[in-house]
Amino acid sequence: MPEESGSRVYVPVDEALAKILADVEPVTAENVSLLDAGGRVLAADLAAKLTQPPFDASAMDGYAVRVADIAAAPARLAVIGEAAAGHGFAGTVGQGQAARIFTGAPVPAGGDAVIMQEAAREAGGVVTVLEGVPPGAHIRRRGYDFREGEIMIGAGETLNARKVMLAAAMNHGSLPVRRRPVVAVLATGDELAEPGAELLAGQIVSSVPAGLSAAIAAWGGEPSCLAIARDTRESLDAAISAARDADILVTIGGASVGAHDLVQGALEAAGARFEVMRVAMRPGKPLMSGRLGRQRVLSLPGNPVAALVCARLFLKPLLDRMLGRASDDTVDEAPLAVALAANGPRQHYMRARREHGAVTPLGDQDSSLVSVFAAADCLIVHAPHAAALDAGSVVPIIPLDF
Ligand SMILES: Nc1nc2c(c(=O)[nH]1)N[C@H]1C(S)=C(S)[C@@H](COP(=O)(O)OP(=O)(O)OC[C@H]3O[C@@H](n4cnc5c(N)ncnc54)[C@H](O)[C@@H]3O)O[C@H]1N2
Ligand code: MOO
Repeated sequence: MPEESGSRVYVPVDEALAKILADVEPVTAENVSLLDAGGRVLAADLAAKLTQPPFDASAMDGYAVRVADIAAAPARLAVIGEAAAGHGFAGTVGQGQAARIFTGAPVPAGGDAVIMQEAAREAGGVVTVLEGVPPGAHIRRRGYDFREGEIMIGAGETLNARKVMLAAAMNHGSLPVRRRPVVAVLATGDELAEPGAELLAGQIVSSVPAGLSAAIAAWGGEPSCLAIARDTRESLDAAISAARDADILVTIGGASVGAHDLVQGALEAAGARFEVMRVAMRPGKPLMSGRLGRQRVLSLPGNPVAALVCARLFLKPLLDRMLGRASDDTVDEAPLAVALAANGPRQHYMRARREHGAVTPLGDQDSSLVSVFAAADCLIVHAPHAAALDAGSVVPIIPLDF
């Protein structure tokens, strides 16, 4: 149920998220070289193009033998040839015979086990095998890892280093992945200066776009930072128009009720329709979300912590949908190291740290404090109207891994 406060209606977080994720289609696919595939999301099921290993291969340096010949070890066998990796032995190991073999080499016909060289002595073309082994010893059978046609990585899986290596072993040189959704990042406000600039009186540094861009990249999107828009309709109109090709437009600031908060009006004049306005959360209450044609629009509050907490809660799952992957459910839980006071009507995302298995909210929860946010390693999720909690109570937490 939406929560009312004065004339304002606050949408619960879950409801806001459901609206933001409604009818989101995955972006198109593109092919990338295996060397550029790390971190990308696979767009189609990937079948092995070959059987691995493609032949019975030796797992050791030693001798390919017939098990029957060495049942009563020690046994003396004539060494009739050599098989090395990349250079098999074309002959057949017959009764009373062995072939010298090296790790990775195809096991020659007739051989049904490999003896490690440490368990054999060779002299004058004869090898003495000191102990018996079972059939198949030290042989990696054809198809031991996977078989041609087997789907080994599914659409929607993120290609980490291990999966890229698997795709390479499956003999793919390039992979179909989802295009990275382009996220235009638009900071708004007359008070803002770019990081590194000389500040004029009354100015502050625009810190959010840099943090947001890093987060967007980590979440699989392609950030595209626009120049800071000023608090005029002309400036906002120009910026909104410059962002029109982006999959998502994220605005920062100017979303609240102040006379200079022009973002909503400018977006609506451009044709945007908002489905979410004001969410029952803290920080992040002034969040707005909607669509501008095909584009998704997310208007984040200007306070830096509110902006990034909202991005984590709403932009990350939106990117996951566009990338065609399931959002990982990263809500964890931990016991409180201290007591928590009862909560008000908004879901509170408290900056906190985990130590020795217990979680402690950091001292000052003001949503402007980037230093506190940087020092936190998780958010405690304190439900709306939750009663006071004693130390030791288990609370849900969202790890801050970006
Ligand atoms: N009368 C009311 N005032 C405010 C309310 C309210 O409900 N009634 N809500 C407060 C809350 S909560 C928040 S959050 C802010 C959000 O307001 P806006 O989204 O309009 O953001 P601004 O007013 O533009 O900025 C807020 C704050 O953040 C600083 N800021 C803005 N952009 C950046 C940036 N890119 N990098 C760093 N810092 C930024 C800005 O200078 C302000 O200090 O509204 C409250 N007020
Ligand atoms: O989102 Mo505001 O704190 O709730 O800063």
